[in-house]
Amino acid sequence: MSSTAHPTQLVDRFGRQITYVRLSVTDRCDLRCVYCMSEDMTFVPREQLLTLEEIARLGKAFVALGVHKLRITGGEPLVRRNILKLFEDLGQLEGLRDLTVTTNGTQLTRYAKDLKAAGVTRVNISLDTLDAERFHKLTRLGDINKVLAGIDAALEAGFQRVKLNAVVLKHRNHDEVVDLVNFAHQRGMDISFIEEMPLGVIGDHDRAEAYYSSDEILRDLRGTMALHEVEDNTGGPARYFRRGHTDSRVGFISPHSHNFCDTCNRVRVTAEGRLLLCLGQEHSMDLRRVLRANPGDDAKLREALLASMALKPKGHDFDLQAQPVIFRHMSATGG
Ligand SMILES: Nc1nc2c(ncn2[C@@H]2O[C@H](COP(=O)(O)OP(=O)(O)OP(=O)(O)O)[C@@H](O)[C@H]2O)c(=O)[nH]1
Ligand SMILES: C[S@@+](CC[C@H](N)C(=O)[O-])C[C@H]1O[C@@H](n2cnc3c(N)ncnc32)[C@H](O)[C@@H]1O
Ligand code: SF4
Ligand code: SF4
Repeated sequence: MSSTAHPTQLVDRFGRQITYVRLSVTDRCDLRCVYCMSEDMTFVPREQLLTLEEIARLGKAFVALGVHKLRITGGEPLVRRNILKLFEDLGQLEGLRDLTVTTNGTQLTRYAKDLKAAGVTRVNISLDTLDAERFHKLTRLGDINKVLAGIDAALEAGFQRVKLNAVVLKHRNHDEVVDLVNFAHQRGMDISFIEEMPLGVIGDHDRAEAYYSSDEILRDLRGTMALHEVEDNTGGPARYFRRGHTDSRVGFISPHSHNFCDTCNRVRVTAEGRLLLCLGQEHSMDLRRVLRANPGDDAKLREALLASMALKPKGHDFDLQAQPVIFRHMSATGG
């Protein structure tokens, strides 16, 4: 029997193999970042969320189809009750090379050690500013000291890598890029800068006005440090630059200025079990229905995952002037 009759890997119509899945475990969060959420969010009722067992079942099915990197995200993944159990289950999966989490860091003093013990390899922590007042404004209610303590806890726990993520907004934090890089590199962390994406209606924040491109950031950084581009690939969308002769890196996630859709290797699942084939499009499949209609029958789940590859679009159509292009908030999409 030919391999096309019984495909064992997830390959889309454009020949891109899916090896990376982002699983959102909640759309809730203890912060309200201005670019991510509106102030008065309505969250998904708890009974509509996938259970942790269902998420683990999905993770297992993806890994059996050649996925080797899982990233747990949200919302804030570490506010979901009993979340450690999920990490422990996923950490056991044979064939999984990278079990990762993206977090705002507020709960890491409580969880860092246990995440490491469960098999988490790398942690990405979001931090857009080093200034307490600015942090409070950008997150609408956050205390930066909790996040700084969380970063220390993650560094002490001994993960392969801890990375910072910063969304850069003109006139809000663009003047801090050098300080953020120095903060990260002094502690042995990489840092990635993210261009804001037009996901969801978020109130009075003007995305077009706040746009600050990766090239502008790179120019600002090169005023004070040597950075040269390297081919490093974490399986994620960032382009990396190495600082001088050190191992410290700066990454750029630039959906607007350096579109990376041609080499897309990922899909994501929302907390309700909707498989989104692209962050910037609406193409999706209801995996919760498949999971619940076929308890204990992973063959059907596998068929559905393979069939979903026909739905994956070529790329996004982000346009910062036409706000919003996608009505889902980033927190509901799974970062
Ligand atoms: N447009 C687009 N942006 C993405 C995609 N995946 C991740 N991003 C953006 O990159 C941000 C940071 O992603 P992370 O959660 O740190 O994951 P990652 O970049 O894969 O992390 P590494 O494993 O460290 O490479 C996300 O919050 C998104 O803003 C994608 O498929 N498309
Ligand atoms: C949605 S959050 C989920 C995980 C966790 N709560 C956190 O903040 O790291 C994942 C990442 O998405 C980024 N993000 C949120 N909204 C965004 C937007 N509109 N454009 C670009 N990145 C965004 C955040 O800065 C964060 O690094
Ligand atoms: S970016 Fe993360 S921390 Fe900020 S509101 Fe969104 S989900 Fe919460
Ligand atoms: S925007 Fe869509 S196609 Fe482009 S990299 Fe992200 S998920 Fe892949």
